[in-house]
Amino acid sequence: MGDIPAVGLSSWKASPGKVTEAVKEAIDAGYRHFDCAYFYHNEREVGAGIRCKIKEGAVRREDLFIATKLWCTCHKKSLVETACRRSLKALKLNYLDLYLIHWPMGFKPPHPEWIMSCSELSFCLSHPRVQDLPLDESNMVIPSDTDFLDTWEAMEDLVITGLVKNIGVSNFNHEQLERLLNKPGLRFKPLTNQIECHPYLTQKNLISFCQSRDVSVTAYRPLGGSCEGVDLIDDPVIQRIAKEHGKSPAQILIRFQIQRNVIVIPGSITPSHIKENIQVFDFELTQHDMDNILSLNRNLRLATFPITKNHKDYPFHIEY
Ligand SMILES: NC(=O)C1=CN([C@@H]2O[C@H](COP(=O)(O)OP(=O)(O)OC[C@H]3O[C@@H](n4cnc5c(N)ncnc54)[C@H](OP(=O)(O)O)[C@@H]3O)[C@@H](O)[C@H]2O)C=CC1
Ligand SMILES: O=C1CO[C@H](CO)[C@@H](O)[C@@H]1O
Repeated sequence: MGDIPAVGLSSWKASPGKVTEAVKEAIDAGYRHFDCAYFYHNEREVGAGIRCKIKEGAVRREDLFIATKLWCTCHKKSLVETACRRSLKALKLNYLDLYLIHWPMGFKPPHPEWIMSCSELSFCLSHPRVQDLPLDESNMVIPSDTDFLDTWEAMEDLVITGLVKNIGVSNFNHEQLERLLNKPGLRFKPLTNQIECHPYLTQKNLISFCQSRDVSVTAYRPLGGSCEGVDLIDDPVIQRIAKEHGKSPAQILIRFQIQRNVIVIPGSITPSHIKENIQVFDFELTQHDMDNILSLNRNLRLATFPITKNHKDYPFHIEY
């Protein structure tokens, strides 16, 4: 089991055309951890950036930590390896450092013919969303009859076959994680639980739970995301602490996670932000700063994924 570099570049919403350049910038700025997902439909462009820098000699594959995620339509055991190989093919890699179950919920899989044709990458990329979010007449997601414990067995097989070095989960609540950790015959523990986390959703309980079980936590949306009317960067407490340290608000939000031993994956396609977001190892927040930031918590969840609320494994019906 390997360690995850503390700061990674995430690629959600990084549109094809922009993300390759962002990855190249990031490698030059010192990033070694990249967070991807099949669902983001830009693995091919992330892979192009990585390959370019390896070819240039700026970095070696073994210095990088590349993570991607299994989408919910591929939870059936027989689909997990196909999905993983599809991501590897898009990224043009022969192994992943980390493969995550993106959500604990399985969705109705696409038609078998479609899955087969996914080896045709161009087809797959031109038909992204409809098949990813199968909806019923009320526009709610159609579940599969899968159980994430079975999906996990297929994830473990990927470690055995060498396609992935580590496996983990994302968006699991503490009961789901506990159930996974207590699974009879568990071969590999999840390396991390990737969850939404920022000062308005501090996740104190879930982080203590994960860390007490030796499962690391990775914070997504650490800057509060790019939309939905929430502006953490403008929060007066964050602004004040930033001024006091001569740092930017984003750097405070990132450093806050690092000091809680939480891995953090800010998203950016802007070169100056990419550089800024990794320059967070030359200062330290005081305990008073940390307490002030923690006191901003309002349990405000941005990624609620409302079309999945009726799913048996919807993770956010319980407090943490
Ligand atoms: N596992 C899961 O289910 C989920 C995972 N994620 C992951 O987490 C990642 C991060 O989440 P995301 O929603 O992008 O949210 P973030 O909190 O990382 O915010 C990204 C936004 O902040 C802006 N930004 C980045 N750096 C700075 C800076 N230094 N100063 C000012 N603005 C800045 C970016 O704009 P710009 O590009 O111009 O810098 C972008 O608009 C995703 O990319 C994804 O990989 C997200 C949601 C769910
Ligand atoms: O990774 C992701 C990006 O954000 C989406 C919308 O909240 C999520 O559904 C998805 O899991």
